[in-house]
Amino acid sequence: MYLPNLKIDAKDLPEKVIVCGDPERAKLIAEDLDDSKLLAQNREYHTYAGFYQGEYIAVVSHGVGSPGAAVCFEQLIQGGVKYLIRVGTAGSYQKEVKPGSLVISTAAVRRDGLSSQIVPEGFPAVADLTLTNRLIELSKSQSIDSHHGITLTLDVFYQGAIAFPHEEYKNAGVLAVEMEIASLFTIASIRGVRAAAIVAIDGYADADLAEDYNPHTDQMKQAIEMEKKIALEALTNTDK
Ligand SMILES: O=P(O)(O)O[C@H]1O[C@H](CO)[C@@H](O)[C@H]1O
Ligand SMILES: O=c1cc[nH]c(=O)[nH]1
Repeated sequence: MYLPNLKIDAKDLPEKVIVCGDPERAKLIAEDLDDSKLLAQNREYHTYAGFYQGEYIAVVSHGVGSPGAAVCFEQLIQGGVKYLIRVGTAGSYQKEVKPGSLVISTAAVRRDGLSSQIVPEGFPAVADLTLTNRLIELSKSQSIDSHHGITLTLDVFYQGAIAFPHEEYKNAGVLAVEMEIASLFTIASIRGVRAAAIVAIDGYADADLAEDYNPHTDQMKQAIEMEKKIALEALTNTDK
């Protein structure tokens, strides 16, 4: 089966895939694979595949925002992918979730537009328990501050005429905000595959993003390095 937006043949895809927004991050993650190959590059979708501890794994970038990311997730699943881990970045809602730390999403608030067009209101966006527990265990064994809990998915990055809903989600104990996890979890649930997500915190979400957003610091490089290793480990030996 040919996957038209990814521009790859399903027969080249493994069952286990890491997804991330940034094509440069996909390239960076693929550097940890043995015999890594760029399979295709089309739009924001860059697909690499190679071996990690003997397991065939792909890394695919999905771009920014749920609609484009959903095309990627759906085509990967049509192509036979059974495990997806998003290795992303997010802004923190809680003081103790500090920049440079990691958050593993156990569930996501669906404030995206995509998921409400594919499932009814009230349908939960939840992570796969087994894969998520592996991420949590592996992150505990690393020398990095990590947290797990609910994240929020928005479609908005820069505030418009309507104020961001930061305060209400902060008060509700949401840990962090980003732009694709809810659609990933919703699609994975309705298609019957396993999905999980780990994000590196690039700052406080209620800072002025136009002034303060910088996901390219050394601290972020270290956090991304750590989340990529945790995700790759979590995808290996999944039968255990
Ligand atoms: O770093 P990635 O994985 O792209 O994730 C976050 O960063 C992007 C915004 O800059 C959005 O895609 C958001 O979800
Ligand atoms: O969507 C995002 C991603 C990173 N940081 C944020 O504040 N928001």
